[in-house]
Order: sequence, then C-alpha cells, then structure tokens
Amino acid sequence: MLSDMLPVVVVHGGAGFVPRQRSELSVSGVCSAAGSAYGILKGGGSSMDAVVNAVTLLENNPAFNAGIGSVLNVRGDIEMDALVMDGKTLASGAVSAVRNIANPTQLARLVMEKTSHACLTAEGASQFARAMGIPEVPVESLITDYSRMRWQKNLAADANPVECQMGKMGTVGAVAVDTEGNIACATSTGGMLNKMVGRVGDTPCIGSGGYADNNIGAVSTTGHGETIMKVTLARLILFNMEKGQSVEAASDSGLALMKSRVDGLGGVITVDPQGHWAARFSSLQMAWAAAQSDTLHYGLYTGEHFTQNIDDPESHYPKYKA
Ligand SMILES: NC(=O)C[C@H](N)C(=O)O
Repeated sequence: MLSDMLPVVVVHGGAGFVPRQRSELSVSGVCSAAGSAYGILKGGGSSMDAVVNAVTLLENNPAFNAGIGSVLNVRGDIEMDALVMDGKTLASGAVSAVRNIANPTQLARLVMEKTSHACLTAEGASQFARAMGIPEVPVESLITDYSRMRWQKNLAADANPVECQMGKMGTVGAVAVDTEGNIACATSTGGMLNKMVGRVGDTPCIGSGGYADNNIGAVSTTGHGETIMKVTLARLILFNMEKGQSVEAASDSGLALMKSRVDGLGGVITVDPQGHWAARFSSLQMAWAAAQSDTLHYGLYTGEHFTQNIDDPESHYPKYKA
C-alpha cells in the first residue's frame, strides 16, 4: 500500500555561503519552487514533471547558479551541466557544458526521452537542442551583474580562488515521490566559479549529481564537484539506505565520509519511497524547502526548520524578510 506521506517534493538552492542580502531571495526561491512542484504532484502529475518544474523555476531565478545567474568560467563564459533520472526505469538524461540554453534540465529530459544516450555535451547538445526546437538564447542574457562582478573579483591578483569557490555555490536540485510512488531527481548548475573551459563537474554524472531508484529513493547533491565525484555521493547515500539507514542518517554519513575521506563540503536532499525526506549539508548554509501534507518546510542554516501552511504565501520565510 502506498504511504499517506505521499506526494512529497524537496528542493535545494546550493550548498555554500549565501551573503546576507541574498538570503531572502534564496529562501523565497526554493519555497516557491517547492510549492509549484507540489501543486503538480497534488494534481496527479508525475515526479519527473515535478522535479523538472521546480528546477526550471530555479534556473529562471537569477539568485541561483543555474540557468540565468550561472557562474562564469575563467574566460567569462557560461557552461552549464544538468541531470534528470527516472526512478521507475533507471533511465537518465544529462547535458554538460551547454551555453545557449535557458533551461538545461529540460534539455537533459529530452536526452533521456528522445535519444538512446545518457549524456550529450557542448556543441552536440546544442545541435540536439536545435533539432528539438528549443530556442537558443544569447549567453549574455544568462549573465548577471553579480556573476560578472564575482568573476572579475576572482581574476584579481590577490584573489583567493578557494575561498571564492566555497562562496555562493547555488547549484539547484529537486527530488520527488508522486502519488503512484514513482521517484525522480533533477540537478542543474553553472558549475564552479572561474572553472577551466570544458570543465564538467559532478552534476551531470549519474550517481554523483543525483540518482533515483523507486526501490530505494532519490538524492540530488550540491557542493565541490571534484570531491563529490570521488565518493559518488548520491549513490553512496542510497547505498547507506539499502543497508537500512534512514534518509537522515544515510545523508549525514555520506556527507561525513566526503568530509573525512576527501575533505569536501556539500549538501544533499534525499527521499525514500515512503515519503521520508531529509535536507542535510556540511557547508555553512544551504537554502532548501520541502512540501508534504499541505505543509511547507524550509531553512537556510544548520538546524533551522520552519514550517507553514502551503496555502499561506504571505508568511513565506518570515525569518528572512529584509
Ligand atoms: N554549486 C555546486 O554545487 C557546484 C557543482 N556541484 C559543481 O561542482 O559543478
């Protein structure tokens, strides 16, 4: 029998540090994305529709490092990565190093649904997008003043690139279980600030940036991609759950291993087939929101967990009102 905790959707807006003046934008962004995706699930929509909807909204929100607002590479250009995975069939689709696309996650979904491949990159991904009728957008339209300012700051001779990298990471992701018990995940990112041209991170790599399996659950990750890949963080957490750990314990032990073994910080959102969920991170902050049983849950700092009725948009994120 299906759990009465379904449907559920959990969303993150990236592990890292959110400057104070941007915290309200980040928290309101994840809250409205979770609310919108929850509406789809309540209307009988699929978990895949819900996660793509949530991540599309976050890609369209310049507060996050995905779609518009993506960080710039060393040349001042944008190269984005995205992944979706369907827990029913274990089908996945990804794109990496795409430039002229407003919503890489929608393109990743088309890779899953319309090709026999799991990942398309760079120019090939653009060609495929054109063939699918996805409009090209100028890269400049995805670049914000904020991302250009951070790029320039990081080019300066006295810049501390590591500190900057661990600054606002802002990758976005979603995991969901629908009323039929189907599970899906989606993750999207502009990657790491001032990265090398052609650098592909963890996000489009199945098992690292995300994983979904109806039999176990789903995870979407954020954090330093090179270290996430060393421990295949998403699949590691699901492996912990296969061994009997709860969503929370499995997420915490996955993040703890990443810290102790490869000195990496990050964050994850996790669901299981019953609708248990967790939003955990080892970074200073991670904007997250979850929607379940007509209740919106959200937080930004470790230990924070605010709740409110989902139909009460006025009182969203009261803690973060400027
Ligand atoms: N913000 C992030 O989470 C970055 C992403 N994981 C990457 O390394 O590309």
